[in-house]
Amino acid sequence: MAMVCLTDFEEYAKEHLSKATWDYYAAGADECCTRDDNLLAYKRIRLRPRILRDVSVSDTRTTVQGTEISFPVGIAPTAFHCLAWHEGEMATARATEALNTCYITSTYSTCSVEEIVAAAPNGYRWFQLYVYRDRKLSEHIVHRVEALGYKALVLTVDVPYTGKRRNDIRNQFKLPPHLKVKNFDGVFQPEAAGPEEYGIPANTLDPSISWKDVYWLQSITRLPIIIKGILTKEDAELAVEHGVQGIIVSNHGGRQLDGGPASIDALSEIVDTVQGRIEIYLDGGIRTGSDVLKALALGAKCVFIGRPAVWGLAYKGEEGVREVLQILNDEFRLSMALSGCRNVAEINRNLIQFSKL
Ligand SMILES: Cc1cc2nc3c(=O)[nH]c(=O)nc-3n(C[C@H](O)[C@H](O)[C@H](O)COP(=O)(O)O)c2cc1C
Ligand SMILES: CCCCCCC(=O)C(=O)O
Repeated sequence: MAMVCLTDFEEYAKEHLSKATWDYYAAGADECCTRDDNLLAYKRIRLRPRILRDVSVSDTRTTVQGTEISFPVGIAPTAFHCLAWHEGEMATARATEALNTCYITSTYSTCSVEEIVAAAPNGYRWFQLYVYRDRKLSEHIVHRVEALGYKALVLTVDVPYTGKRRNDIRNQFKLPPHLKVKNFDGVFQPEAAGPEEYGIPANTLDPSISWKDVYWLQSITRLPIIIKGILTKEDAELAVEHGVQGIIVSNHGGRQLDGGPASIDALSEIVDTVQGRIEIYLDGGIRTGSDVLKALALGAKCVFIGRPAVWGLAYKGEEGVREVLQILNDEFRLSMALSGCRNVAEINRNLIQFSKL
């Protein structure tokens, strides 16, 4: 079967994954309004293409946190890759290494960070951190990933509690016993066991985290800190004031607060407030190369894909994720050329038709 676009991978994954796994990956919170709007919002944005600009040569390279990547699309942190493919996150890491882009490993990976680094030793990686009530657990993983050569910490701030995902409740979704959150295997003591969420002891993440914990994190690491889950200019300003190095504009793929904005709709106010002081990235609803172009035109330095990477894994493991990334790269290059841009530096707000927003 020829895979032509990312939705081909979605259809394949839906057909071949178990219902409970598919539902978990697809889930949005409550009525899924924000999840669905993440995609619809791109379709409301129209481009203003420029012509006769000699696009015979085009260059999709960019940099994130000072490191060059081959094109401005990386992999967002998503949990439990071994549900989609037996090699799980190791396959994802190899694919991103091959395509020379950034892979954000989830706290909830089903391969350990050591296994991931061994699988793709030359890959460019950031680590996504959830803050535990037991700060020693978080501190331990931060030191582990720093020693392993991860290049940044992505602090996810939109999960004080897990969003209400209706099908996961109906399916009583949980990680099957043969799979583990490997980074913490054996770390949760039996006495900590009680109510579970997704087969993981519940109430382990700390809902009391606040801005002062950014200072705490800075005190235990020298890695750049990127805050994931900001949707307003007020919080973007606070992030800059707290000295972080980047922001990922994100609503967690619509899995947390239902009724919040599509991430692309939240981008402009954040870009206007930050005024280039730190890098701004975005995830949520990126499915085509022209979505990438629109996000960059509105000020994102790089975007990240969540579900499409998992669909690629479900299709053919490492090869499937490579195909997903390659298709997005090809589509992005074409959209750039068709709108008169030869390189990412030429992408700017003039490409967006604001009267239609
Ligand atoms: C199945 C699944 C698991 C996720 N797990 C995590 C996670 O462990 N940590 C995190 O910060 N975000 C997690 N996210 C959110 C993603 O990082 C990202 O924000 C979202 O998937 C982007 O939207 P997209 O799927 O439309 O590309 C998860 C998303 C999905 C779909
Ligand atoms: C016990 C909390 C599990 C969260 C799992 C990963 C995640 O962020 C998701 O959206 O799913």
